Amino acid sequence: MASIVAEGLSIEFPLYHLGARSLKKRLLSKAAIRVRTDESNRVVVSALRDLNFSIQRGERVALVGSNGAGKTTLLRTIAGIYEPVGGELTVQGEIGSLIDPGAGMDSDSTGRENIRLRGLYRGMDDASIAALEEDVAEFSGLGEFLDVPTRGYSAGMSVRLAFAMATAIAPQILLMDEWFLAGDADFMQKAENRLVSLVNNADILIIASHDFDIVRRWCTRAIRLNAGRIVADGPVDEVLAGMGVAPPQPQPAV
Ligand SMILES: Nc1ncnc2c1ncn2[C@@H]1O[C@H](COP(=O)(O)OP(=O)(O)OP(=O)(O)O)[C@@H](O)[C@H]1O
Repeated sequence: MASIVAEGLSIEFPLYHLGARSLKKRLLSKAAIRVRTDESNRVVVSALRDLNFSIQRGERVALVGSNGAGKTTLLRTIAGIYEPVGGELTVQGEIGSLIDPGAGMDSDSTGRENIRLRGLYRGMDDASIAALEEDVAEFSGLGEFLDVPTRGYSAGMSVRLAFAMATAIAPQILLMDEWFLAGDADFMQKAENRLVSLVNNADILIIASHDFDIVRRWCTRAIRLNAGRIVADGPVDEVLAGMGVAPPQPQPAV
């Protein structure tokens, strides 16, 4: 059964190229809470600090908070992209992630080759890979660009391919960052229909967003991060009210 449990979870990033002593000093004094020197005398940013939470099957969770709060870092850590420097994170269930359009893609390979590689990585047989290829080709609408190396794709084309691949197989845990809202209008309409069915079929949804309409529509629980710490965790309306976000106005009857 899908679940995600964090106990004292912490993530840090070393800041390289901070050779100049005065700059280092200035940074450390201005942002003393978040930037520190570690045991090896490296300057590090504390992106996530001592997080404790448990997310169980059936939960629809929004990660909210201002720029730099740690939302994307938490999504990436759950996806297994970052290793915690402290604490523990236990994830049970198969993950599908809509976090970085280029992640897990080989830019020297064509779109079609990337689809096949993804299928092989997931241990699919030939018939399932062929079905995946057909589904992604149809949904992404990339036409002949599917046979071009993905390094030649525009940002929107990369989003289409990543979205079509990540949503072709329903995951137990669905992780989403709000980049998918960057597609063009036609694609977004199509994407939204597919997302709704994916969200309904996932055991757990976690979405990082500044869009409170989406948060209200899709989530039941919100975790608010501030400077890498959890400052609120509860029902969406309660957490948003704590951020000073007004409740939605009732729409007049037509
Ligand atoms: N690869 C990295 N190297 C160094 N610092 C990083 C890295 N990724 C994130 N950080 C730092 O970690 C902190 C959290 O960043 P994160 O991107 O998770 O925030 P966010 O809440 O998703 O912000 P936004 O709403 O702007 O997308 C920030 O201080 C950021 O500068």
